[in-house]
Amino acid sequence: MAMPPSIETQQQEVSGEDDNETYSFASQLVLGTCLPMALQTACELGILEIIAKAGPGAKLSATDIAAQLPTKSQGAPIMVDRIARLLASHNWLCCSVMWGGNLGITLHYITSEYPNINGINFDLPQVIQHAPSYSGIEHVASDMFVNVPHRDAIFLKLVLHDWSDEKCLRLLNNCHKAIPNNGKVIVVDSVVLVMAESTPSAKATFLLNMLMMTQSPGGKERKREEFVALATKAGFNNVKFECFDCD
Ligand SMILES: C[S@@+](CC[C@H](N)C(=O)[O-])C[C@H]1O[C@@H](n2cnc3c(N)ncnc32)[C@H](O)[C@@H]1O
Repeated sequence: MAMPPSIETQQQEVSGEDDNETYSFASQLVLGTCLPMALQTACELGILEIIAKAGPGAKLSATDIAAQLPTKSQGAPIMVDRIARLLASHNWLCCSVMWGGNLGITLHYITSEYPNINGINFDLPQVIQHAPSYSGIEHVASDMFVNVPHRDAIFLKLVLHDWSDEKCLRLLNNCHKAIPNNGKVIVVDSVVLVMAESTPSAKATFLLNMLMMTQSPGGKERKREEFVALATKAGFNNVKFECFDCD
């Protein structure tokens, strides 16, 4: 008779499964509170009624919906778009809406793996003062919107999504000035899908997008073309999407 798999075997099987899917599910657990908040907001604003009133098969853009809300905020269509994508990715909204440095830990992982890299960990003074020292890493305290230290490559992980397009442009301009002609700016952020798919990674991105909307004024996850537009405006001419860790 076959024995049930031991705990170790089960763990190996789980960790051997698709790590990205596991990561996406974990993100959904962490960010899960955004979903009921988005639903409540949609109900309180009457977004669902507006869609229902338009009738079956109606094609409403986020701008069409926002125009029927009492608010006059210019950002309303984008917020409606983000709420609708999240609800649609959970099949709660079946609609035809058209979608219009910290402490140096990450850098430490990189320099531990590649000791030939000398890294600068760059953040605000109030953060840098708590950063532990690591060999091969210099901590520099400054404001990235004022200037960025000159280096061959600049790594921005979960930074752009905190900021509006205007701020990102200022930062990317500073990065462009800070690297040589063959230098690189490596951005690690989520990419929002054009359609509201219901895959675990799409759900995790829509949840994160919702979190940014509530926690970081102007901050947002971006679509591919939005990244390209920002990078191009900042003077970069060779934009590549290299790795899709959560697909
Ligand atoms: C979301 S965290 C990302 C941290 C790190 N890249 C990571 O992935 O763990 C954003 C970081 O940007 C820093 N930051 C915010 N405004 C800044 C500024 N004006 N200049 C430099 N760093 C800034 C924050 O202190 C924070 O550590």
